[in-house]
Amino acid sequence: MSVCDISVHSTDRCRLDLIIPGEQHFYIRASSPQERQQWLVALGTAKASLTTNKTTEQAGEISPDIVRTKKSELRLYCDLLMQQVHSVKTAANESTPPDVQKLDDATALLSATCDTFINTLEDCMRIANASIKYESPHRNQSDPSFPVVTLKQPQKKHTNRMSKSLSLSEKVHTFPERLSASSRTRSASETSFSNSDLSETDQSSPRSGQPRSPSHTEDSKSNQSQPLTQNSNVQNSNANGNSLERTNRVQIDQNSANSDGHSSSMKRVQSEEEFKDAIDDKVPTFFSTMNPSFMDLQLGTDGGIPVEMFLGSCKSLVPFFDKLNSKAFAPVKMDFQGNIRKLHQKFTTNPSTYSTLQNMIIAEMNSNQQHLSSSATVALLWMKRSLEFIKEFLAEMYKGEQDLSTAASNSYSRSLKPFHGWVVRGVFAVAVKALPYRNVFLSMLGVEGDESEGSDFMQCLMSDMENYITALDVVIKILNDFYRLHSLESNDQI
Ligand SMILES: CCCCCCCCCCCCC/C=C/[C@@H](O)[C@H](CO[C@@H]1O[C@H](CO)[C@@H](O)[C@H](O)[C@H]1O)NC(=O)CCCCCCCCCCCCCCCCC
Repeated sequence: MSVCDISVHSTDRCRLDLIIPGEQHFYIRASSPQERQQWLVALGTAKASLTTNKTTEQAGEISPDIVRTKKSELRLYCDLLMQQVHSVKTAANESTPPDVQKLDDATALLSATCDTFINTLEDCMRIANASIKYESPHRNQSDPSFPVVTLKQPQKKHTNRMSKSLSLSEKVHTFPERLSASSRTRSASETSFSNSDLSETDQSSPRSGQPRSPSHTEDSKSNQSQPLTQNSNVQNSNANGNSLERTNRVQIDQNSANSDGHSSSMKRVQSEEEFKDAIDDKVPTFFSTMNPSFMDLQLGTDGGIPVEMFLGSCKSLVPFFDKLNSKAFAPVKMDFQGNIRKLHQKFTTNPSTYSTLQNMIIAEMNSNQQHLSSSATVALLWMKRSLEFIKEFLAEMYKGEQDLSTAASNSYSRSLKPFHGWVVRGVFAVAVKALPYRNVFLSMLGVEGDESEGSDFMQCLMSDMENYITALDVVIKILNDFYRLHSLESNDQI
């Protein structure tokens, strides 16, 4: 089994071939495409378990057979995916309106095939990790446990979060560059933080000259003692292809270079075990310890967003409002929490029917309540806009905007401002003045009792922030598409 290739027939959706190169060729025909799919997943899993055992047993001695087998499996699932996509396109185009039953049949297997493809990819990552050395201690490798590919790295110190299937940002937007970004070796030259994130100058004094509340007079002394040594620009893109250009000035500590000439932050790792130890050095951040987080959100097969996970992920943001600890944010926090409460109250009236946000809104549309200011539809509209603001603000921080009022104004213009009258815009102006300096703000994204400054923290923070932005972006795009599809958007100003 471990040496045979599995191939799907190019036109016969019930046929699969088992080929032992140079020896035997089995032609197998299932009774239906679904049954063939089940055979493919079962055979693929059987091969994977054989390969995985071998890989585990012989870490560092990966035989060419295993690599060849994995490649053929990847090719198999790619072919299968292409076939299924073709079936969906055919079903969608062959009649107007499309035959829903044919579309359901054609799409029913997509999710299982994607999962199996990702599992195989995960095996390839495991094989690659077991056989290659890497240079940087902060490689963003996806979770090594089978079968989940998550964007969140296991927090051995705090939680070993395992989502049960592909987390949202892989299932809906698993782009090769996204996976490579999350599993790419993040070398020091790609570290996305600027020198002022690590600078020694004390910026805790009021930015706008106004007195700061005690929470803002954090010691911004970083523990970095070395001068800055290099600038570099790195072009990066998140899941939706938006390019996030970041200005990077990287702190490389020349004095702590180890024997092979690599600085301590460029330690060479000899084996997968050492890599796992390196994960232990992962510094927890606000994003990696949110529970739940949008990064754990799992879409339904119809793209439905589960209500409780969504509201839980929104609620996980609220403690950060408290960290900002200024009366200026009180109306913001109240409004944000008010919408969480409204949506939850609606959900509790019929949890089984309102399993997804979309179901809840469609039910309101059916009873013609969607335009009421007290409706779940309006509450979700404003929640979506608020999340858009947060996502845009974080993207500004991620790309290196040094001035938080600039970051806030840019993100406000792209999200909430079009729907605010002058009074509410005044509330925004007051809130912006209460913002701390960048390095203080970034330190607030640390976890109590753990590092919240220095290059290790910043590297982990930027990586977690990137993953969070990507996952949040997916949710916002789904909601925007849904509101546009059902003409639920409104340009009214409050
Ligand atoms: C970077 C910090 C900048 C802070 C400024 C944020 C933007 C504030 C904008 C001013 C909001 C004023 C308060 C609320 C106004 C409401 O009138 C308005 C409309 O409310 C809706 O009215 C409906 C009836 O018409 C009603 O049905 C509905 O329920 C109700 O919501 N609401 C809004 O405009 C939404 C404002 C919420 C904005 C939330 C932004 C959260 C900013 C948090 C700080 C930044 C954190 C980023 C980092 C996070 C890291 C994990």
